[in-house]
Amino acid sequence: MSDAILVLNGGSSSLKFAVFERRGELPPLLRGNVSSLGQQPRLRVEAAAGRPKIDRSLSKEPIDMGKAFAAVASVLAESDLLRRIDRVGHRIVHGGRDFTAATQLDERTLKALRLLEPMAPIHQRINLEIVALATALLPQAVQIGCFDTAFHSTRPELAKTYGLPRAMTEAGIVSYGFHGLSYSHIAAKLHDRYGAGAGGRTIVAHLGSGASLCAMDAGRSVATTMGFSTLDGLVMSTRCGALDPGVILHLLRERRLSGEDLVMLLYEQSGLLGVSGISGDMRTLIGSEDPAAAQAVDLFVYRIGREIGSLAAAMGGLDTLVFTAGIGENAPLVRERIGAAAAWLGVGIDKQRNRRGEEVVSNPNSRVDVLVIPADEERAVAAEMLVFASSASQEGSGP
Ligand SMILES: Nc1ncnc2c1ncn2[C@@H]1O[C@H](COP(=O)(O)OP(=O)(O)O)[C@@H](O)[C@H]1O
Ligand SMILES: CC(=O)OP(=O)(O)O
Ligand SMILES: [Mg+2]
Repeated sequence: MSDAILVLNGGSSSLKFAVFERRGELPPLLRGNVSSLGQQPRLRVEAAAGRPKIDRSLSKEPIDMGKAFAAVASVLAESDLLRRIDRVGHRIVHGGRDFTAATQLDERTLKALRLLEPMAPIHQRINLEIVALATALLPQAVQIGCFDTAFHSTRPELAKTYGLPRAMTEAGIVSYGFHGLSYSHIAAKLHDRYGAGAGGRTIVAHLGSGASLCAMDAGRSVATTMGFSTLDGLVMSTRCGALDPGVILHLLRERRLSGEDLVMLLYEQSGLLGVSGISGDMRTLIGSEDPAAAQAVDLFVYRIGREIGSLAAAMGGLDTLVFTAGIGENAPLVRERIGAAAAWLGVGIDKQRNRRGEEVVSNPNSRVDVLVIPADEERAVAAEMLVFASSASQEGSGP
């Protein structure tokens, strides 16, 4: 029986996976992740079909994506699901201008996606490596890519354009935006909750290892903090966020850093890790008494507060604020502080609800609904795959 979809989501600090039945509501069959790849990786698998949950350390040392994939492959092999999977969906971080919907991954499309590696250096190569590993594990399955950038392709041209010469814009040096699969899942949840208006003028704060904000009007992206690459916007775990381009010129010309040095500095040694000098993991920083850890958390919150103002301005106001992803879901202190920074927009957080991690954390006087909604990029990928399968079967050409 071939009736299941495997979804693989390689992030900057994790490999998440889920298996769904391939029908309507996408019933989940198995789900888990390998987290903290760059620190002390753990494997977690949710309990399913009479099987107990797994939560164990994989190593005391960082591991690469190949090892994380091997751990997931052995969980799949131990379940009876491997033989049921005939489609594998991949979260691919960069789809560039050409990939704005689920796409079958074959030699031609993979070649085009490889060209985008320099724009997402700590993701795209690894995403494509996962495609190769999944193809080796399930050679009969169709591999399908779903793109983080796609959700933002509907933004107005102004929101995508940089103040660069027109020829550069025409050559594709524009803002693409990322975390779109997470945002599309949140948009679906807001649609369930509020109907067609989807919460009105909404800012979603996807705060994970990578972090960004998305301004959505009635569930559609109108602006976002990441841009051409996954470096822009917020201060992240190891990425710098928005930076005066003059700093890059200075580093190139005066300090003589090479392109590779800059990639390492800006993507892997900056952000919470660089500012604190201690860790890029928010849990560690919150638990630390070192003033440098506190400063890194302060900067994280300060920049989010400023960007919320900018995105609210792009929409002319704010009706709903949503927190999601690792930090957004699990760090009440960070939510409370961001709420305080956005109080001038009418945001009021109920401390008790927030500490308990309820779905609605705003207080009754808040003009803005404040929600915590778990990220589920895997479900967003699976949902796009269903649309892909039905449009392919209508054309009579697809799998
Ligand atoms: N209880 C917690 N308190 C604070 N931060 C947390 C907590 N749990 C997870 N995180 C943060 O979430 C981040 C991982 O988020 P996640 O969305 O899974 O990342 P990614 O998908 O980018 O790999 C970790 O870097 C960690 O800092
Ligand atoms: C785009 C991005 O930064 O993804 P992640 O947060 O999963 O690393
Ligand atoms: Mg992520």
